[in-house]
Amino acid sequence: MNILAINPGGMSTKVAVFHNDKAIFSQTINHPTQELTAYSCIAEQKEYRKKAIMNALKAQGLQLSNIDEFVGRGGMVRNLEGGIYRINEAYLHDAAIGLNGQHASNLGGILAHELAQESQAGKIAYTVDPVMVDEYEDIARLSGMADISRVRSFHALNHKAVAGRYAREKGKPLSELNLIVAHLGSGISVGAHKMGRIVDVNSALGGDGPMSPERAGGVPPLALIDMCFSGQYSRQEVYTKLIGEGGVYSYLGTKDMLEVEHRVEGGDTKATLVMESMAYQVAKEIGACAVVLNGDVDAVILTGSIARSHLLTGWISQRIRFISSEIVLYPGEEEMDALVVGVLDGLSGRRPILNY
Ligand SMILES: Nc1ncnc2c1ncn2[C@@H]1O[C@H](COP(=O)(O)OP(=O)(O)OP(=O)(O)O)[C@@H](O)[C@H]1O
Ligand SMILES: CCCC(=O)O
Repeated sequence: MNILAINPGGMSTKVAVFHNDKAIFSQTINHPTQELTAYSCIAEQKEYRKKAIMNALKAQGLQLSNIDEFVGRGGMVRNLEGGIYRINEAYLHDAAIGLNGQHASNLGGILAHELAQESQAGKIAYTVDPVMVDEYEDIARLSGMADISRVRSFHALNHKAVAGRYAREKGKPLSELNLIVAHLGSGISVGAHKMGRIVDVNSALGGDGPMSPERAGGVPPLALIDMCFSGQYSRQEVYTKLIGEGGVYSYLGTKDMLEVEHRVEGGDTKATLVMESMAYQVAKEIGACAVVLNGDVDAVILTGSIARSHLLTGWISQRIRFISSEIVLYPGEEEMDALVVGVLDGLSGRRPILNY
């Protein structure tokens, strides 16, 4: 069985074709900023990204008729349980309007659906563990203001994938493990996995949690209110200060953690302070997750691209060793594999396929 997996990101679209669980083709299509900024919203980028995917397939001699199943990363749709979902009209509607916000992942399911339809009318496409996975316990939902519930969008797909990998490697069922997963990428999400369910996690888009290379994380709200009403900034400008040009970028003018690491190695004290502060905030969030798990933590997993930085993971590890001696590094992300394995599991009946 050939499966096409589509994972749209802020500046790129990852596309892969798997034969069963083995990738036979994989490419990250980078989209130049000037091409993306021509579109006023994510939904408008659909045809542009579709064309890029079709060109990438064509260059490999692949056609839609060679593909049996289609899966796309799930976006900011409604809050839902983790799992494998059929893309239906309700999903397409919520992803197109960005029910819970604008994010490139909103296009994943939509593109998978459209390409499935183009291959064969009525063909169903799938999504797996969208960014709005919600397995919170009720106690975690209160924000402290009755009008506002804690919302989260996070790297649910990779969280679930690395937790599953750890369980397999240990030969234990996930339902018997308490894990803390910290995904360290452009955005950062740290989640408490209680016996297979992500019962609390910070939003990778901010509001709470650590700063990231380009996002502010939790910022003092009173100062933020003053900024919003100062008349100096538009809504979009404040948004960009929080997401896109917040975090490390706001202090150092770069989002590239490899460059930051080089600066640290060169003795740059400001870069050292900022990078170490990011590590400190991640460690603090891991500490919060340990409390959520009542201190009963089997392992802490550090994943995402920045988990490749020994400097950063070293700083984090120093602070969290008392929580668990088992600190596991799974650098990078396993999102494409996770999409495909989800479809294979669903179609073979190993896991249920859910209705959105
Ligand atoms: N070997 C490395 N060491 C340190 N940092 C790295 C390394 N490789 C990549 N990074 C950094 O990881 C950050 C995120 O890059 P990546 O390409 O994973 O973004 P992304 O996929 O948009 O993030 P996300 O995981 O939030 O979706 C960048 O700051 C990049 O410089
Ligand atoms: C919203 C989750 C993924 C990201 O941080 O971009």
